[in-house]
Amino acid sequence: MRSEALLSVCDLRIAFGAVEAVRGLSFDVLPREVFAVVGESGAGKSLTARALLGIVPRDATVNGSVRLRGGADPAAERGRRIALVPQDALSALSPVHPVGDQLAAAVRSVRRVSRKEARARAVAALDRVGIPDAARRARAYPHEYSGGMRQRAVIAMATVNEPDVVVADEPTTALDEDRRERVLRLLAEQREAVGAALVLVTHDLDVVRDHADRVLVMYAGRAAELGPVERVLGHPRAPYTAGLLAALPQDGPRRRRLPALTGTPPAPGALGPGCAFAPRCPLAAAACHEDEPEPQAVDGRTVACHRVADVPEPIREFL
Ligand SMILES: Nc1ncnc2c1ncn2[C@@H]1O[C@H](COP(=O)(O)OP(=O)(O)OP(=O)(O)O)[C@@H](O)[C@H]1O
Repeated sequence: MRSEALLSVCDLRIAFGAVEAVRGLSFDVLPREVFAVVGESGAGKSLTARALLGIVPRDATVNGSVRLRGGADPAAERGRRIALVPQDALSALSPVHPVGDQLAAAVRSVRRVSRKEARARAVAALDRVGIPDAARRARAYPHEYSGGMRQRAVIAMATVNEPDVVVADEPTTALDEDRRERVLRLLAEQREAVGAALVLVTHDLDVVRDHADRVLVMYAGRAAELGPVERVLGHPRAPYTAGLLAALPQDGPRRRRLPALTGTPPAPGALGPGCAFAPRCPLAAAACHEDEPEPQAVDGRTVACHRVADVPEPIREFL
């Protein structure tokens, strides 16, 4: 664990019976950074994001460790030092209580403050996310809010206790481009306002490029590549990252030279002994089908690929 890390994940494994869906992830989240987790559907992003808060499916077995700075178990600090903006914003709000009461209850669940103080913090959080006339709106129920306001209220809920880390699990999946940008801007503003780090789960590389400082590229439950966004997306060294970039809509001459990713990721129960990406990888050699590559430090980032030393820079030209 880096000494300044707010959150440290070490060899995280999440299994359902004999099938591992997250297979040995290690990374740190640093103060005030936006740390993106990206990958195709089924890569294990949501399982990982939720495990950061100690939330795991009942039938899962978890190994490895997730610790907050100082060694605290995040499950014990959920809502206080670490908070979640879930995929489905509505599920975060109860339909039967006014929004302000829900925020005030969230405050009182982690702080010994008077009802009045909790209420004031709730209204301040709603005001901070741009709910107009927050004191009055705090008395309204979620169904009296517009969709956009509910989204704001959920972000207020996650930030009301000024956590160190906010985990946002695909917060913009169902939104059109305009609202997606607004939510991401709001998350960025709130992160700034409360001084938190943001872990942003997404399958959208444009979101990563525009909003994140570092990125973890996941494939089949493992880290394919991890490092600063400008390096990883600017000069990918893992063939999988390059393939993901190639699959983006073409908008420039460089991208046009790249083949898009073909095939689909393997199901967690159907992995061979080698690199999980080998069957789709244009660079795969014999070793890639035999042994799973370990992450190694290369060119300012971490890459798990047997061929990384043989890949000319930039990989884009090679593929
Ligand atoms: N409760 C469960 N029981 C069995 N398998 C599960 C369970 N939850 C998740 N999985 C499996 O674990 C793998 C990773 O799931 P996860 O939801 O983390 O993927 P993801 O990368 O977030 O995908 P998406 O982008 O579609 O949300 C998937 O193959 C999924 O089928």
